[in-house]
Amino acid sequence: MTKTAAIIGGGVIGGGWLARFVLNGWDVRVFDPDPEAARKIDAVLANARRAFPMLYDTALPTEGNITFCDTIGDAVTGASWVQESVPERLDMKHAVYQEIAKSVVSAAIIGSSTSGFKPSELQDGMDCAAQLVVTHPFNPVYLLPLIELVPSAQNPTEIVDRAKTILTSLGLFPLHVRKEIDAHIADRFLEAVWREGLWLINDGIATTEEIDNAIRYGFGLRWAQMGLFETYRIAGGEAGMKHFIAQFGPCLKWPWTKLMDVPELTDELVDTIGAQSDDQADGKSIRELERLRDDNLVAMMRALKGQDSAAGALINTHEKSFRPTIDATQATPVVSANRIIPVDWTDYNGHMNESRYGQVFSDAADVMMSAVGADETYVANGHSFFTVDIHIQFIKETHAGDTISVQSQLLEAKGKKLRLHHRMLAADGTLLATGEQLLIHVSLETRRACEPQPELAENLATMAAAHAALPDPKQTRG
Ligand SMILES: NC(=O)C1=CN([C@@H]2O[C@H](COP(=O)(O)OP(=O)(O)OC[C@H]3O[C@@H](n4cnc5c(N)ncnc54)[C@H](O)[C@@H]3O)[C@@H](O)[C@H]2O)C=CC1
Ligand SMILES: C[N+](C)(C)CC(=O)CC(=O)[O-]
Repeated sequence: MTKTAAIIGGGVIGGGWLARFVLNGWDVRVFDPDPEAARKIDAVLANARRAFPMLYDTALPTEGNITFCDTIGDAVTGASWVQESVPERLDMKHAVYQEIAKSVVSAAIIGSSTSGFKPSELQDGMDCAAQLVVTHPFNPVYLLPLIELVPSAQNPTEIVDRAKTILTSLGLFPLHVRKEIDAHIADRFLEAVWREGLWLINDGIATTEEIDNAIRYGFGLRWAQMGLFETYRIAGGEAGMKHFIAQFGPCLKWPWTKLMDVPELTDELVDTIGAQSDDQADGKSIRELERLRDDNLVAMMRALKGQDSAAGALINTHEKSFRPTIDATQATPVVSANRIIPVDWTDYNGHMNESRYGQVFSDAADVMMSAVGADETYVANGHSFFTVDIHIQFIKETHAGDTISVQSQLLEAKGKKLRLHHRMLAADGTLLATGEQLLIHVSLETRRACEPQPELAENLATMAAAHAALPDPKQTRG
């Protein structure tokens, strides 16, 4: 399969898809008739280039190439994935599919970003209907992993399975919507919340800001990590879900919501919402709000990554698919880190906090341990290394979004003792910091020092012999 995607429609959502593909190393061919399309795509891509790599603790694959095409046919030719993100009008989507069908290869998958149409409505009258599925994303597509993957009866299982594999390889979470319905699962849910919000404003009960506060200080945080049902299971206490339903179920029959009624979108209501939203934005531009949103999302998703939970667990799995393997026998320092500084690592001085230098060297030591066989399995089997001493020299500052790498050298591996030297470098090779670290091999059962297992001892000896030929890193600067 060629890693080439066609992006048909490069607005808010098409631009986000483009970034997701390109930053995962896919080449992208774009068609959008808007003369301003390239400028708008550049703005989305700039945000994505800043935020997406911060989710990961290792460098992403090399970026793919972007080609702007003059016709849908040119964009689609040779593409193994075609993503349609034109405006939400059925007639327009049908006209676009007719053009796609003329040039698309039979093995390609055609995904539609539609928020509401069912796949069977989109496929109606289409020549290559079996290739088209709904792949409904969430804004910003380059950060949020959910894709509602909605097939119809016309799609063979093979297409659905392949779509899942490709979406997963892009770090996305394909949620297979087994029965096609208007607005899929998530938008149905969002519409209900949106409708209640409009009523609360219409009836003068709450402002846009008060509604947003009700979400972001409370249940929004819960939903981001456990969703609705698992959260309510816990709310039922030890008696669990059935107890929760028994207690709160009857409320559903009370007139608490206006869920089925739609408020009249009068000019007055629209003006009220517009004015309240302007007040709430307090002069911040859309670009500033996007950046704030992206920084917050990165920080939250990185926190979940640390917990290996929900969206964070997905990032960990994706990261493993492109983490480089290390040859421990080479007589060169090991490139034990190659990454972007994330926003949550910076402090009030506007640079990476000193504690994170320690984290970078700690992560580098983990890579060195893995390279010699003291990996997850070794640790799970009851042995590990504990750091007993580290000396860090802070030489130059570094900032969020900067690329850094670490070169690690094994100085000594004698019995239980392991001594490492790390050099943290900027993208241009400038030395940012050094760390000399002493680790002791331990039993995780007794929590006391012990000799490494024979295979690990052998690997350590091999690396120590290879690194013995290297110059003394303490003499090397810059
Ligand atoms: N904006 C959102 O929050 C979300 C939107 N969607 C869906 O994504 C799709 C696109 O929505 P947005 O990106 O928000 O709209 P948008 O208006 O930002 O972008 C649409 C783009 O399509 C281009 N276009 C128009 N006719 C075209 C044609 N014949 N061929 C190629 N490109 C054409 C336009 O020039 C524009 O750049 C819709 O189906 C929408 O339901 C899905 C998830 C979220
Ligand atoms: C408003 N919307 C229906 C276009 C929203 C979506 O489809 C998903 C999202 O990003 O909220």
